[in-house]
Amino acid sequence: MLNIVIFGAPGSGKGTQSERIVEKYGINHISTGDVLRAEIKNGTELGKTAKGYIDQGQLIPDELMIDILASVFDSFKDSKGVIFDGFPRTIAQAEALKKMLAERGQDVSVMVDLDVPEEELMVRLIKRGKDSGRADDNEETIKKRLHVYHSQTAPLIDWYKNEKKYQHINGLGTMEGIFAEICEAVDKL
Ligand SMILES: Nc1ncnc2c1ncn2[C@@H]1O[C@H](COP(=O)(O)OP(=O)(O)O)[C@@H](O)[C@H]1O
Ligand SMILES: [Mg+2]
Repeated sequence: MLNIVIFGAPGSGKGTQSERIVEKYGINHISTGDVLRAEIKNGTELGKTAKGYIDQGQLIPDELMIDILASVFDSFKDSKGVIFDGFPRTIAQAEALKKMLAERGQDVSVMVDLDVPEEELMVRLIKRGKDSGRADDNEETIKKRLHVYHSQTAPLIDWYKNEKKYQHINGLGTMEGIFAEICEAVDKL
């Protein structure tokens, strides 16, 4: 099983690259952000809870995210692997993911870190907000999300280095060029 964690700040290209990876390697995609946005759209209880956090640029509590993740993961049948997009976002979530996979006889194969400078992230997210109307892509919420990324999510870089799963990717460049770099790393596994 090929279990890829795609990692990076908001706007680093996780969603964009995940689509290509899913197509090439035939694995399943779990975007926790997409799952939550769908729940919000459908007006479910989970969606109502999630909306409060998302509108504030905050993370959803770990226990809730972990439950959602395990249930989506277990819904895949005859899976060749999964790309985790937007999860884990905290060290507690990384530990929970490791445990969840270990209980199923699996592990993370690689953590791909899309490294993009802050100025470029701002430009991309403001543009995404205009094009797609994503509610949390406004300047104020973006700033909060980048702060949350630096304080709660970036520590995962050292955590995955310690696990010997870390792969740095320069996330600045064409989408095709970045994808080629990711494939080179994945094909070496
Ligand atoms: N290599 C790239 N160069 C320029 N813009 C990009 C690149 N990759 C993604 N984008 C754009 O940046 C925005 C954020 O990308 P996305 O994949 O949604 O990031 P994430 O899922 O990490 O938040 C999107 O509008 C996307 O079209
Ligand atoms: Mg995304």
